[in-house]
Amino acid sequence: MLSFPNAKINLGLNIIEKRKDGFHNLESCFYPVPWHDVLEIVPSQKLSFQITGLEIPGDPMENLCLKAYRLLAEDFDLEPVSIHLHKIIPMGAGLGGGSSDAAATLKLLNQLFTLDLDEETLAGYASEIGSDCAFFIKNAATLAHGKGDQFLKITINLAEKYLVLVYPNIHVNTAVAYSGIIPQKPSHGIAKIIENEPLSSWKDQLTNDFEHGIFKQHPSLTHIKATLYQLGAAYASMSGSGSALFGLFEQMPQLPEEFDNYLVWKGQLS
Ligand SMILES: C[C@@](CO)(OP(=O)(O)O)[C@H](O)COP(=O)(O)OP(=O)(O)OC[C@H]1O[C@@H](n2ccc(N)nc2=O)[C@H](O)[C@@H]1O
Ligand SMILES: Nc1ncnc2c1ncn2[C@@H]1O[C@H](COP(=O)(O)OP(=O)(O)O)[C@@H](O)[C@H]1O
Repeated sequence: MLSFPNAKINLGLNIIEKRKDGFHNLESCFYPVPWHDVLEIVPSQKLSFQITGLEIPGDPMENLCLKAYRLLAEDFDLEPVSIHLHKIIPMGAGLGGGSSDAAATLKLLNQLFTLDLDEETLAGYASEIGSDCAFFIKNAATLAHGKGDQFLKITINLAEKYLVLVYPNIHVNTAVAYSGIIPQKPSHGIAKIIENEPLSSWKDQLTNDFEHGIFKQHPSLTHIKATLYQLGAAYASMSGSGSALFGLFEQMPQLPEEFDNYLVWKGQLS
């Protein structure tokens, strides 16, 4: 069975407060975007895992796909499988690629073994894997709150806008990024802005609280964001805890040569 786990971007990201469990409550619009990994799971004699494509740092046996398999295997009598992940979405990018792979693994195993788990149950397993993993179960634009694993309905349609995503080869560790944040209560009302204000005004109203600290450490990111605006972006931002930056455009721009040094995804949203 085959799946194409996709990335997400954050439209506005505000850290509201530090929780007693050490995590942070946040508010952000999570939006799925069509930059994909490829994931194949087939029944096998023994559990095996193969990675191709981008190199994933860390122990392959700790990969989130295997974590998802083991989590379900605690509760269900799963036959062994062979998992092949072809990694395309850059890591440490704020694009949620690892969480998306894990969520896709849960969904594929659910189908393969006809476990009949509904979305809510799958999201429960996903939340045990990572804070933003549950989002990828439904994989539709949503206003995320709590740890990033609670969702509220949001009406937003970026279909036909053009997206340019730039990964500037800087790996950001999410936990380290959070440790540099001073939370700012209260909520910034992201949903109201996104639902009621035109895209062109988001740049004056939406903020990503991670940008300040991460841009300070990596000044090239400030330059890339400014370049996206110079190219005509209606709205540009860092995604999640970085370091990927994105621009939303009414028309696809001609990208400058300097972007050849980075991993870039560009295309029209549908
Ligand atoms: C920042 C965000 C925004 O969408 O995305 P990314 O930049 O990773 O894509 C997410 O909150 C990332 O979620 P995720 O990547 O699943 O994080 P987790 O694995 O759960 O946690 C990694 C570490 O980040 C910190 N963490 C994470 C989520 C949260 N709400 N508060 C936190 O303080 C904790 O220190 C935790 O140990
Ligand atoms: N399937 C996976 N894909 C990507 N990263 C993974 C995966 N499994 C585990 N990881 C680990 O998670 C880290 C964060 O990756 P990822 O979730 O893609 O980034 P981000 O948190 O920036 O969205 C990686 O550096 C890697 O060590």
